[in-house]
This record gives sequence, structure tokens and C-alpha cells, in this order.
Amino acid sequence: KGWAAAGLLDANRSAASDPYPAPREKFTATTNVRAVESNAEVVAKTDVIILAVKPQTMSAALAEVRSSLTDKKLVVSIAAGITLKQLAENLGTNTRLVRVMPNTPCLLGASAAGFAVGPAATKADGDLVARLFNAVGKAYAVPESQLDAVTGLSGSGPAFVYVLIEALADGGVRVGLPRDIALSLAAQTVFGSAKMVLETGTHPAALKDAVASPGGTTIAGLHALERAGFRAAAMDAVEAAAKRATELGSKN
Ligand SMILES: NC(=O)C1=CN([C@@H]2O[C@H](COP(=O)(O)OP(=O)(O)OC[C@H]3O[C@@H](n4cnc5c(N)ncnc54)[C@H](OP(=O)(O)O)[C@@H]3O)[C@@H](O)[C@H]2O)C=CC1
Ligand SMILES: O=C(O)[C@@H]1CCC=N1
Repeated sequence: KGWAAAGLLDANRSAASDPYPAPREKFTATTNVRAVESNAEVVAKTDVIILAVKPQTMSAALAEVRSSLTDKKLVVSIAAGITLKQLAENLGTNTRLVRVMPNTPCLLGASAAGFAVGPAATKADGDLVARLFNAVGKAYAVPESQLDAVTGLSGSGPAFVYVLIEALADGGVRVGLPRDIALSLAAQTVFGSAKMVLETGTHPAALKDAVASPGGTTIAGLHALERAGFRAAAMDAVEAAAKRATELGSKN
């Protein structure tokens, strides 16, 4: 959807697959790209193959595509935890592979992604993947050993931020705001604060200090956050998600 909005999907040269008709129809209605039942058909007709199934179903999907692969194809996996080595073991060591961890805001062109290029992939393959994922947000090349950490931070991170937005809105409702206004204020506050960090280049600690007047409202709220262990909870969330990514790789 993000690539379609960015004008990167040529309907004549792109295709997708899914086992069920309903998601295929929805995909085609959204992107104008053909969707078929057969993975092998997609692989035969395209040069860049995106593997976007759950880690638990990856080995079944790989078995379906392996025989259609040639050295003209680039294979990109976005599965959490599944390593380049595991992919190469299933698809052949000469397969040109790139592993990416994007996040759902790619749907709106605001993704944060990390990627690592496999040993048989070329520099042009890495450049293409960077171009694709920079077209729907920001993409950073990282060593593969850091991809589970990327998963814990930015892959899973949107869910952590949604919980924060929901909780801020609940706080607003608790102190008397209507629900719709509270939710808009909460989401816009997270959006604006992220924009401040990204566009001013100022450290978040300095931006926080600039909001907190001596003896004022913000420092009272910050004290409540610190007392509740907010920072440790956020760090623990990233660590737990990163560990789970590693686990998913080793079990699948
Ligand atoms: N969700 C997220 O925020 C992120 C997810 N990822 C990774 O993306 C991958 C997909 O996750 P997500 O989009 O959430 O999962 P979904 O379940 O939404 O999407 C996976 C799709 O693959 C289909 N599918 C299942 N088996 C096959 C198969 N053998 N061949 C073709 N299609 C198949 C499923 O069909 P059906 O459901 O009808 O069986 C489903 O439509 C995962 O590996 C995940 O780790 C990466 C970054 C962020
Ligand atoms: O929860 C998951 O497993 C996937 C991977 C990153 C975000 N969602």
C-alpha cells in the first residue's frame, strides 16, 4: 500500500499471493496490483520477491518458492527473527537475500526500517532495498546481528506508542476531556514531539527540560512517570520484543 501510494508499483510487473480470495481481492482493490493463489507464479513473474508471511509459516512458504528461484531474483524477507542463514539454507546459498525489519507506518510513508544484505546479494541489491524502504519512510543499513534489536525497538514500537497514546487519552478523559478530543490531543502531541526530535536535532532530554517550568505542571507529571518506572518499562518492552524475535528465529 505504501509503495503503491509512492508510485513504485508498476501493475504490469508486480504481483502478490495469498492463500485466501478475500485478502487477495482487498489487496488488488487497494493497490491495483494482481493477486494470485500461487507463490510460485509470483516468483516466476517478478524479479524482487518480498517474503511477508509469519515466521511460523516461513519454512512452508520457502518450500513453495524455492524451485522457481534463479540468480536473477532478489529475495527480501521482512519476517521477525528469521536469519539470512536460515533463508539461505532453505533457498540455496547463492540466493541474493536481504533481510528487512520495517514497521506498519510504511502504509502511510512513515516507516522506520533496518536492513541487512546477505552474502550473495550485490551492492545494487542493497541500494534497491534502501530506495524501496526510504520511499515509505526511513531505512538504515545495520549488521544482521542488530536486526532483532531493530525489531524490538521500531518493528514492535508502534504498538508501544499506541498504548502510550491510548493511556494519555484515558488520562485526558479522567481529568474531564471528551474522548474524541482527548484522543486527538494525545496523538497530535506524540506526532509533534517526534517531529521536534527529528527536525530540531535537539536531544529529547533538552526538549523535555524546555517544557518543564520550575514548580510547574510538567515536572509534577514527570515525577509521577519516574515514580511509576516509566523509563524502565519502555526499555523492558524493547528488550522483551527483541528477545522474542531471536526466539522466533531459533524456533522456526
Ligand atoms: N505486523 C507488523 O507490524 C510487522 C510484521 N513484520 C513481519 O511481517 C510478516 C507478516 O506479518 P503480518 O503482516 O503482521 O502478518 P499477517 O498474518 O497479517 O500477513 C501474512 C499473510 O501471509 C499469508 N500467508 C500465510 N501463509 C502463506 C503462504 N504459504 N503463502 C502466501 N501467503 C501466506 C496470510 O494469509 P492468511 O492469514 O489468510 O492465512 C496473511 O495474509 C511477519 O513475518 C512479521 O514478523 C515485520 C514488521 C512489522
Ligand atoms: O509482533 C510481531 O511479531 C511483528 C514483528 C514486528 C512487529 N510485529
